[in-house]
Amino acid sequence: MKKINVFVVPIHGTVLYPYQNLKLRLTDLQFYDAKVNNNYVAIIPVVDQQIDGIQRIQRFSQYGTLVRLTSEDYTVYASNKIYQAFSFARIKIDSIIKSTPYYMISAEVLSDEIVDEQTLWSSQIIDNLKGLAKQYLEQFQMNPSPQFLQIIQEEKNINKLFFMIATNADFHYSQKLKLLQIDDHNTKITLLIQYLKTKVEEFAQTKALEQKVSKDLMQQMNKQASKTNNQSANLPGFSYKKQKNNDIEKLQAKVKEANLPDHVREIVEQEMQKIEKGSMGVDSNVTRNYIDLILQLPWNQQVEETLSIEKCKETLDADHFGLTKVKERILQFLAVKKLRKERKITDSNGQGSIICFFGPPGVGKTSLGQSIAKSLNRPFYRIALGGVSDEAQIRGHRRTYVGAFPGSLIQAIKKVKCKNPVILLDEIDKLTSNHRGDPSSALLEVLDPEQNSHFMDNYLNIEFDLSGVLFIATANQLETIQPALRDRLELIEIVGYTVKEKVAIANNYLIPKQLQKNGLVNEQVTIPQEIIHSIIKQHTNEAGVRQLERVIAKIYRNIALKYVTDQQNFKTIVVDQEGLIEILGPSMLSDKHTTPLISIPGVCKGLAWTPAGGKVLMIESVKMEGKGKFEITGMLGDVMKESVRTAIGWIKAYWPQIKMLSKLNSHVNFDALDIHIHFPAGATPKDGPSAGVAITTAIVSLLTGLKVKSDIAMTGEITLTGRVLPVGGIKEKILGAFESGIFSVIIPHRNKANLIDVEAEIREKMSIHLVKTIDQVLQIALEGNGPNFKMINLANL
Ligand SMILES: Nc1ncnc2c1ncn2[C@@H]1O[C@H](COP(=O)(O)OP(=O)(O)OP(=O)(O)O)[C@@H](O)[C@H]1O
Repeated sequence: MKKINVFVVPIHGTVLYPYQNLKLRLTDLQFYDAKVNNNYVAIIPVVDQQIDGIQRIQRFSQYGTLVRLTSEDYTVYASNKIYQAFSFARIKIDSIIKSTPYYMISAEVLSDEIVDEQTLWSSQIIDNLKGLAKQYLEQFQMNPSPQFLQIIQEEKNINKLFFMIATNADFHYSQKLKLLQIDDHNTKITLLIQYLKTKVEEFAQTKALEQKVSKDLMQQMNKQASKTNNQSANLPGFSYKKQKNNDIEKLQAKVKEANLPDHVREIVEQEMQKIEKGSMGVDSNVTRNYIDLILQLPWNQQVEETLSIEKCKETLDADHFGLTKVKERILQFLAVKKLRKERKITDSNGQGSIICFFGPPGVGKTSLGQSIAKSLNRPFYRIALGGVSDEAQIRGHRRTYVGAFPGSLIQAIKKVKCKNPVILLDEIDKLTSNHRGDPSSALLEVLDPEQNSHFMDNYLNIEFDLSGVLFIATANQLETIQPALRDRLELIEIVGYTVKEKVAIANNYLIPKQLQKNGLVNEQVTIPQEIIHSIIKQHTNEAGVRQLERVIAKIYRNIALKYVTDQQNFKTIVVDQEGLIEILGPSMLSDKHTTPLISIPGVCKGLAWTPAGGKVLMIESVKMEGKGKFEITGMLGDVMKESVRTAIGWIKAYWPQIKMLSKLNSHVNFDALDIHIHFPAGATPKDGPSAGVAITTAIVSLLTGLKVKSDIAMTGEITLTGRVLPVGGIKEKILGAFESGIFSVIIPHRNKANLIDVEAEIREKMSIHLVKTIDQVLQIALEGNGPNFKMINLANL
């Protein structure tokens, strides 16, 4: 048996089996060196105490999977990469050889190869397993691909077959873990067959119940219908049968008139026959609804597109202030589209054919989509994907389900009545997946130009051509978009607005728009510039302008009411501070210019990105006698907790130099010291690696007694060797500092290019320090002996 020492990637709530190609995201790259580890990692499930019958070591399942990284896919952050990988063997943990700051295990690589499979299993057992798997997949995966079913059917290696089925089955976590932990081939195949059988039986029972409910409902409705029928029949000149025939005739006429493709007409005629033969029960209603949907779909209708780049530019400029770069990217995208269309080029390989606007809420992502539709003269439809976790919401339910309906795409097409609308897939980053399928994969098919001309909705059950649709996606963040889906997207970032930009948007766009919406004219109301500033600074808290628009609308509604109630005595209203408070109430936000300028050792200001814009984030640390522990509070995510560990790791490693440079006389014994680090606003969750430099600075300040300058804030990720790595959201963070009255910031040198996004006027008022290493941060940020912090080992990094 081969033994291996390997780096652990813990996983939660799921199990990875061998023989899988996968994309693996590694977040611990400051600790993981692919070369040293021969590109191996161990994927080990974390098992909580409630799950019985699972062999474990500490908090881990004793069994896991050995994975080899085959190539690097792309970098999310510097220490956060996605790899192509292959899982190729089960492993059994012997012991945990390291647990901090990351886990390493010593494990035995298990060989699951079966020497002579013929002697172990009769073909009957294998056929039984394959048959059950097929039945199960057809029932639960709604539409398993025929290729996949064929692969299962033809797989000769029983071990591969076992893992393939276990991977694709939606078993309970504890069952999945058990299947991973069994070494004996007979036992594991028997258990898999047993799990599949239970699932298939459960399905049959649910189905029977559904049919019974449906039958009872049908009987009730039939009873009701014949009751109405009898009552109506007593009325002179009224015949129920006649009405039924009339309905059918009307439907037949509609079908005749409809401009349906031949294959669709055939299906409709078959369904019509069912109605003609059948009673007026539930089934008949289902069929009618189905025919209605088919008749309402625009099988051949297209609107004529006017793709003129000048017109698009005009519309985008008329609807949106600024966003020069974004508009330019949109025009480039449309220009390429126009050329490809003219030259009839279709070989897109699915790459970058869908535009995706990403950025904080309220910056105009949706309204840019609307403007694009307007300028192309195509109808616009928005599909909200936030929280969608069921594939059926995209692809529809089969008609056999009670209460089935078509998916959101077919509903959108029905609504816009043409085959080539602009469809906005809003919040594509908020899709989740569960046992009912993965909506991201369904979308993947929808967005692939090579597949979407044959899009199949489960309810409609007839292919519909979606290739004429222009899809636009929006997202607040990129990390949660499924990687394969993200590959399809042409990403266009929209960053938050400065106060000056918000004022211009309010004056030129939001005020005229809301005046008109609320039936007012300029002469009736004026909002002076200083009041617009007050609204932005004291009554809204956002990177975009959505709240600002709401506040303006609220003011106008108030004034409209005043005008309507007393038109004769109404005089032009100039909104002042008192009027503002009367309408909006007192400001709930603390004045942004009051970031406390505290300067005590252990306190440092970081810069954070939030959906509401950049914020100054105070970091506090204290020390006390103890046993070398450190505590972190303030609702931090895992990545941020790791930043704290990295900071402490670096400080301990470089302590002799830090002590010397800070001219510290007293002795610091880390083993007899507890450190507590707190991130105030403890109820707000915080995460990400970008507080690394601020955390390190706070702790160095705490231990050396040198204060951090009170008027400086910083952002940057650190590595264990003291390098400062780039981070996201630079524009928002610098604006956040500026608006909080902090005019000196430290940012990673590798973020220099992002400074171009910050308005020149603000850049000039600030001193922005670009740093490559943590000692440069300490030189700039620490008072007293801070400027001495030139560390020899970091100079060459
Ligand atoms: N640059 C701009 N110029 C004019 N109006 C703007 C601009 N940016 C945003 N708006 C307006 O702000 C409002 C909110 O914008 P929108 O709904 O498009 O935001 P969003 O980015 O899609 O937000 P979310 O992520 O929450 O969906 C809209 O009325 C929009 O017209």
